[in-house]
This record gives sequence, C-alpha cells and structure tokens, in this order.
Amino acid sequence: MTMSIDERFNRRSNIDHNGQSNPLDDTVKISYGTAGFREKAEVLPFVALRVGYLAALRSRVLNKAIGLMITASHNPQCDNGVKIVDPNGEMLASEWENHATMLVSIPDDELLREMKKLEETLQLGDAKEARVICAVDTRPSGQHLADAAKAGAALCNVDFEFLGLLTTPQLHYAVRVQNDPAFGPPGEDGYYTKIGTAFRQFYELLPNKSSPTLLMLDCANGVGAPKARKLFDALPKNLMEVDFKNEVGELNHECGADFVKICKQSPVPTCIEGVRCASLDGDADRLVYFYSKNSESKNVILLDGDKIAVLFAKFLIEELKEAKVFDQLTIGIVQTAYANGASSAYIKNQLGVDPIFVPTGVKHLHHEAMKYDIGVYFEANGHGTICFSDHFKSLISGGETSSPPKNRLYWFSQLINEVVGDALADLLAVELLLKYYGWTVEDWANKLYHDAPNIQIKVPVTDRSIFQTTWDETRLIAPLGLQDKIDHLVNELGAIRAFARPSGTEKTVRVYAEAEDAEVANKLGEKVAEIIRNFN
Ligand SMILES: CC(=O)N[C@H]1[C@@H](OP(=O)(O)O)O[C@H](CO)[C@@H](O)[C@@H]1O
Ligand SMILES: [Mg+2]
Repeated sequence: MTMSIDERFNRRSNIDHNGQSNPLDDTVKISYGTAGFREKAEVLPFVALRVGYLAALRSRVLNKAIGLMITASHNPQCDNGVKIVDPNGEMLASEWENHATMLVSIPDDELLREMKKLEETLQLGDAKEARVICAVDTRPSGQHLADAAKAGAALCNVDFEFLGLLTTPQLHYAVRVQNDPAFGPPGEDGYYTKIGTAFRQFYELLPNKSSPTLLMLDCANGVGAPKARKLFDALPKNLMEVDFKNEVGELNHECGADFVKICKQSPVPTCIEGVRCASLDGDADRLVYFYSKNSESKNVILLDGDKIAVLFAKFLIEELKEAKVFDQLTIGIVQTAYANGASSAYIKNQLGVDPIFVPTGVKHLHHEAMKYDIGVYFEANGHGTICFSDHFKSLISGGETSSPPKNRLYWFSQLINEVVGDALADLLAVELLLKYYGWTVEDWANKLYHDAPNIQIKVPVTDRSIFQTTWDETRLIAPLGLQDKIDHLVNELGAIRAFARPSGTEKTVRVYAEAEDAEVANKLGEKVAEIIRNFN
C-alpha cells in the first residue's frame, strides 16, 4: 500500500479552509457519538480525512456504496460533524464506530501504521461497487471537510462522489438506492418522485379532499428550505399551502426543531395565532409541529416526535384492523427516556402496544424497530420513521407485484422514508393524516393525550465523561451519590421522574424532569441542573 497523506487535512493540528492552523492536543479525545463526530468545525478536517478513509475501507470490505454526511444537525452554525451511512441507508454498524474512534484518536505519526493494520485485519475484496457518496448541509465549513474526506477516500483507492447540498435523509436515500435500485428512482429528483407520487396517491384515496389550510414552515435557515421547496413544487399546486420561514440566516439560531422543542417557544419570526406551524432542524431529519394560542406570547403548544409517533401508530393499527391483517403482523413502538410519560401511557393503554425503551440515538431506535413487521420509532425531538418488513410489504400488496395496490397502507409505507427519520417525508405524512382524520392541529393536540408537564435543561460541562448512566439512561451510576440526590428531590417534590445524562453531541449534560404540575417539573429540573453544575 502506498499512501501519501494530504498534510492540510491529516494533522491533528488542522489547517482550516483559510489556511489557519488549529493545533489540537493529542490528548483531546474525540469519539463517534450519538450521531457521528461533532466538534467545532475548525478541529474537524483531520477527522473528515480519516473518516473518509474509513468509509472507503468499509465500502471495499462490503463491495457497496457507503455514505458520508457532513452536518452537525441542530448544533450551532460554527459546529460541524461527520457521520457514516451504511449500504442499506442506515446508521454505521456499531463495531465500526470503534474503528472510527480509534482512527481519529491516534497521533499523526501512528496513522499509517494503524491503517495498514486495519487493512490487514479486514478482508478487502475486488470491490467493483465500492464508492463513497458524500453530501453536506449549508454550513460554510462543509466544502472544506468534503475535500478532506475525498482525500481520505483516495487513500483507499475508492471513488468519491460528491452530491453537494442535501438533507441528511436524502443522502441516506441516495446510498440505499445506489445499492438497491428497487428501493426507488435514483438521484435527488428520484427522491422527490418517490415521495411526491406516494403523497399524491394517498391524497386520491382520502375520504375528504377539502382545500388546504396554511402551514407555516420554519426551515431553521438550513438545507431543508431549498429541498422542501423542490419537493412541494413537484406536487400539484392545490394540495399544499406553505408559508416558508427562516430560509436564509444563521443556522438554527432562535429557530428550528431543537429550539422549539427545548424552549417550547415560537421561532423568530413569531407564529400567528391559529396557524399550523412546523419546524425542521438544520439537516431536515427532525420535525416538530406547534401552534400559538396567543400571538402576544412566544409560548406555543408543542406537538413533538411522541405526538407524531402516536398519530402514525394509531393510523396504522386502525388500517391493519380494517384490512383484517392486524393479527398476522408484529408491531413495535420504540421510544427513549425522553418520551413524555403521557405518550407512553397512551401507546400502552389506548393503542394496546407496550412501548419499548432504548438509549438515545437513532441507531438504537432503528435497530429495535427492525425487529418488527411494523416498527414505529420517534425520539421526542421529532426524529423518527417507520420500518416495514418484507412480510408487511407482501401482505398489503396481496402478493401482487406488477401494479401498485390501491390502498392507503401501501402508499403510506411508500411515503415514509424507512431508512431514517426524514422531516420532509414525515411532514407530508402528518399533513395527510390530519386531512384523513379531518383534524386541525388543535384537534391533534387535544384528542389523543396531553403531555405531562416537563422540562429539559442543557447544563454546560467541561468533562462529560465523568457522568455515566445505566443502559436505559434513566439513572446515573457515576459520579457516585448524584443519583441518590436526584431520587431524593423527586420524592421530596412529589414529581414523576427526573434523570440526567451526558449528551453525545454537545458538551452538556441534559437534565429531564417530569411532574403532574408544571411548576414542580420546572423546580425539579432546575434543582437537578444545580446538582450537575455543582459537580462541574
Ligand atoms: C435529547 C435529545 O434530543 N438528544 C438528541 C441529541 O443527542 P444527545 O446525545 O442527547 O446530544 O442529538 C442526536 C442526534 O441528532 C439525537 O438523536 C438525540 O435524540
Ligand atoms: Mg438533524
């Protein structure tokens, strides 16, 4: 193997796109977190190079296309991130996360040796199909990092296809279609065709085709803005009426799905009373809805990922029962500790399905959801989708493969981007279901369940690694004694629950508290946050 490493990108003392050097101490640990590597953009060029190399290596081992998405999602504009997408469009297999962390942890002078070792251990085949497909979000640092990733893929002699600006779910789609052409038509246009067709076909099957009502869409000043426009432009004009907000400006700043979820406030500009609103995040894989009851106030009524999961699951269960196939399929609804307790109770008591809880991060939810014929998963923050098994697909198509069946279940499953949570696909699915049920956004908020009062607080910390939790993330096992204090507070205040866990994407510990009373939830959250702060 002959390798010549591009020094601009490789050194842990990175050179950024302005030619500035940003020394990084070899002791600084960077690991593959909840959704890949995320850091300040200036420390990422060497990470992008090494991850570009690893993605290429994986593509050679599997002889398949591998994706590389450069985004930091809901994080501020100055951050960026690199994450690998597996051939079927899903998150990177966890055993390879360890290779990734190892590769970015070693100093420059050990890199070549480790790369050679890795190549010897892994079986590199002929690999005619090997390639890396890369896309970026709108962050200014994206192009430089893509160049670094390209230099990394070249070290493994693998073609690097740069697709430019895409939403994260569009890149996942592109990777899946490259490896599995039957999944849908290729390219960005293919994505619009597949989703747009499913939307129109489902629309035709609606019992009531009343004219559209206005939707205000907060695009977080991100890539979702141009891509949502393209998607909606491809739909017949009379089906959607969308007022685009936050298309250009500082990414995620006082807007976007994460802001709305955490602050329960309207993004700037303030939404209009009575109007149905939705927010995307920076890379358009999260979606939340909200509305205002009073234009004077910034506070909004939030419909988060839990509400979307319940809406989707309710519809699917009803349709399966109507089609008399409910008993022939397994259905799983997957949540995390951040799911509102009222949503979990509704799923259990009204939908008759015991929700399954897994750690934070789509990789965990997706993995669990795949075990069912229909696996609905959503993080409370609005990131989620539904996985459909082959058994489901053949059952609803009645064995027919030539002409697509004329039933809502089929077109709903086509609309959902089942490889990953997709804000645009989920948005169209929500819009259709609201029409199907004849519900306003207020009906949706009130007819299912009401959220238990809750608060989420981000506590900045210098070293997240000292905070360790049980597998389900609901209890701290280190530092010792902290969980006892949290338990004591929950009891003392007569609250429902509280937990603290280190973020995998930000240098914070996230505190979550839930109570029957909003004041108690807020007080509990603040007190737990104080405990974490004092430990810092
Ligand atoms: C509570 C919360 O919303 N956490 C988010 C956030 O992870 P953290 O590890 O909590 O920072 O970003 C992840 C990636 O977008 C997302 O999957 C996850 O749900
Ligand atoms: Mg995102």
